[in-house]
Amino acid sequence: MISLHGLGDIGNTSNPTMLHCASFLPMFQGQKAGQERPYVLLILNHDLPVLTLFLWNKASLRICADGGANQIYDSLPNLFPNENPATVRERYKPDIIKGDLDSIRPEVKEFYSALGTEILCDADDQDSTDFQKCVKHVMGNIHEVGNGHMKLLVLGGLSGRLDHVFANVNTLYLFPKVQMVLLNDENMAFLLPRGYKHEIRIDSSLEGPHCGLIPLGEPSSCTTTTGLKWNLTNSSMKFGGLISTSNRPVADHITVQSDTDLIWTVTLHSLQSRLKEQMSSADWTPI
Ligand SMILES: Nc1ncnc2c1ncn2[C@@H]1O[C@H](COP(=O)(O)OP(=O)(O)OP(=O)(O)O)[C@@H](O)[C@H]1O
Ligand SMILES: Cc1ncc(C[n+]2csc(CCO)c2C)c(N)n1
Repeated sequence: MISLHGLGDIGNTSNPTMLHCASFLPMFQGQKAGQERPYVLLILNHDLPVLTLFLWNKASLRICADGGANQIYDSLPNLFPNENPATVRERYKPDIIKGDLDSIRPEVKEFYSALGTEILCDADDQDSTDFQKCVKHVMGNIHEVGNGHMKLLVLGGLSGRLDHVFANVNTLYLFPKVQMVLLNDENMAFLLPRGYKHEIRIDSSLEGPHCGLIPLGEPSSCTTTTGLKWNLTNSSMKFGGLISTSNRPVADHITVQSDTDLIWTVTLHSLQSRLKEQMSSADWTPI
């Protein structure tokens, strides 16, 4: 998802255009080889997507939120049943593990610590989640993430415990300047901050058929879209009224303009099966 701020005015609004494009996805069409942008990977503690393997190599930094380290420790060897688990774990060593460290198992902590992973404990703050602590850390250390020029791809936060899922989506609102994408093998979600005209590129070979535009933080009194099966025209949306779910992209780019922050979500179709197919092909080499 390339997001470029301040590209100038489009149409009848003075808002700058923010471009979103999921070029980090493997097999994304429309991106020339070698033009992929760098990103940071943040691994949460739920249901590691197969996609992780395909995003790992190109990440500038890999950080696990506390128990996210258990996820990679436990799940990655299962994806390589013919290999020694320790060899797989050594190949996918996180750079940092951060959080209150009440979820990471002792043997996981010892394993990655021995490999040189930086383990950062912040147990004093009981008002923010380990995910938020990791975002703050990355923003403070990687300037491009803090200023929105490098994406932060977050794996495993879209399903599982509902209180965590709400906290995970709230984290998008807490850091509106960070280009953060919540991802698993089935869905992608990100914030469309107010004050921009949003242009969302759709690669229909990977994205769709379903999408949603959700006024989660506050009601919208004026949202206008193009490129959707059910477009909004200066429409109101609120919880307790209309929200746009079970919508469908019908063009290769969608535009969204709104008076409030909105969550954009789109399904990813057949990604997991296609990635697993790729892994079983003769010329696929582990990263
Ligand atoms: N069951 C789950 N469903 C969805 N997301 C989860 C789940 N468990 C953990 N997470 C995400 O992974 C992060 C790290 O998980 P971990 O298990 O270390 O946290 P926790 O101790 O349950 O909660 P906290 O982050 O609030 O300390 C959480 O901050 C949260 O974003
Ligand atoms: C009003 C309110 N509700 C819940 C929590 C609990 N909580 C939220 S984030 C977090 C950190 C977990 O590592 C904890 C314990 C709180 N502090 N304040």
